[in-house]
Amino acid sequence: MHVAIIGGASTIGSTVAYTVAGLAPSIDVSLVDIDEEAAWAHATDISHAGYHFANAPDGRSRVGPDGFGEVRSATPEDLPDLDPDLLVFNAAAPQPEDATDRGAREAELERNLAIVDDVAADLRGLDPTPLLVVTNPIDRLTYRFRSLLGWPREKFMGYSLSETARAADAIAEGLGVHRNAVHCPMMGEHGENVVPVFSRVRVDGEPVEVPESDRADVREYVRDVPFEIAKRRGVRETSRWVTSAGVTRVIRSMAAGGNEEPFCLSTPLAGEYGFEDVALGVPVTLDGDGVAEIHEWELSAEEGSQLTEAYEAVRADLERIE
Ligand SMILES: NC(=O)C1=CN([C@@H]2O[C@H](COP(=O)(O)OP(=O)(O)OC[C@H]3O[C@@H](n4cnc5c(N)ncnc54)[C@H](O)[C@@H]3O)[C@@H](O)[C@H]2O)C=CC1
Ligand SMILES: O=C([O-])CC(=O)C(=O)O
Repeated sequence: MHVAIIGGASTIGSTVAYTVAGLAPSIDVSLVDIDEEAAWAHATDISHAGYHFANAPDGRSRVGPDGFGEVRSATPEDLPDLDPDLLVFNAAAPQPEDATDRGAREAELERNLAIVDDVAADLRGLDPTPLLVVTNPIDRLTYRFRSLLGWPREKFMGYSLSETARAADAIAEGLGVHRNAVHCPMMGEHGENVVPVFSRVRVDGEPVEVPESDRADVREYVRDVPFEIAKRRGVRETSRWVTSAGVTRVIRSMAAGGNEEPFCLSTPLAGEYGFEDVALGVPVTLDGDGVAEIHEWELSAEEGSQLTEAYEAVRADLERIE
């Protein structure tokens, strides 16, 4: 598998490349960036890190049938020749120093639209290729890419899995269990209108009821904690660790031919959950070509009304930029 990370010299993009080099070293990665020097430096440094991953006690057991992959740098003009199996979009305009407050994701829309438009022009020379959008605001930009490129909607995914990890942390604390045993799908917008699907929470695979009194706090924690992290660490350091781990989970799932259990990514809807002309986080199973299936779960009344609020928020911005 070959993954091209557009904005590969970014904090998140370079950390994804490092994580892939450690966990799935047979995958080829191209770091595509307008900053050619930084892309080269990350690719070279991560390749050297790969030497240690490969020679660690279990390093070689992670290598697939195609042997070791490469981490290389490239420019956006190289994209048509790279022939990637998956595009990860992580390019962004520099964040202002005060972009550490809630609402900062949505405020990125105006700054990042021009980059999406430029990159879509670079991508027109490619055959339809699965595209995972990490740059914020992901739901709006996933939909924008689809409008500009016109590829089948199954190719378009927006990364929003970090919320599942954050919700697990908050729920685990209330239940007195380890966070890694908790599963709470998170639908809707990657932002203020995130929808915790409390009706499907499981601990160690068993359904569990999260007390009604804890639910608003869990949602609030999920909305707040990435900004708390950025405030304490600085705006250049958004949640790179959870994001790179989650993006690598998506990449590895696709490399393996799919995820057995659905997880939530943003994807263009055509009537699912009653919505169209929008991209929202919904449960999907993937295959090597993108979204294989959108699952339509029965939601509680509260989950349904929060999903409608997410739709309205994203749709209002799309109408404005269209
Ligand atoms: N979906 C999620 O869960 C998360 C999303 N993000 C988002 O990811 C985005 C990137 O964040 P960082 O990694 O901190 O960015 P960054 O500021 O470190 O890097 C952005 C990169 O984009 C490159 N770039 C700009 N225009 C380009 C173009 N036309 N073609 C190719 N490369 C181009 C720049 O040279 C730079 O290397 C932001 O929008 C951020 O909000 C960050 C964390 C989590
Ligand atoms: O909010 C941010 O800057 C990054 C982000 O989307 C996340 O970590 O979920």
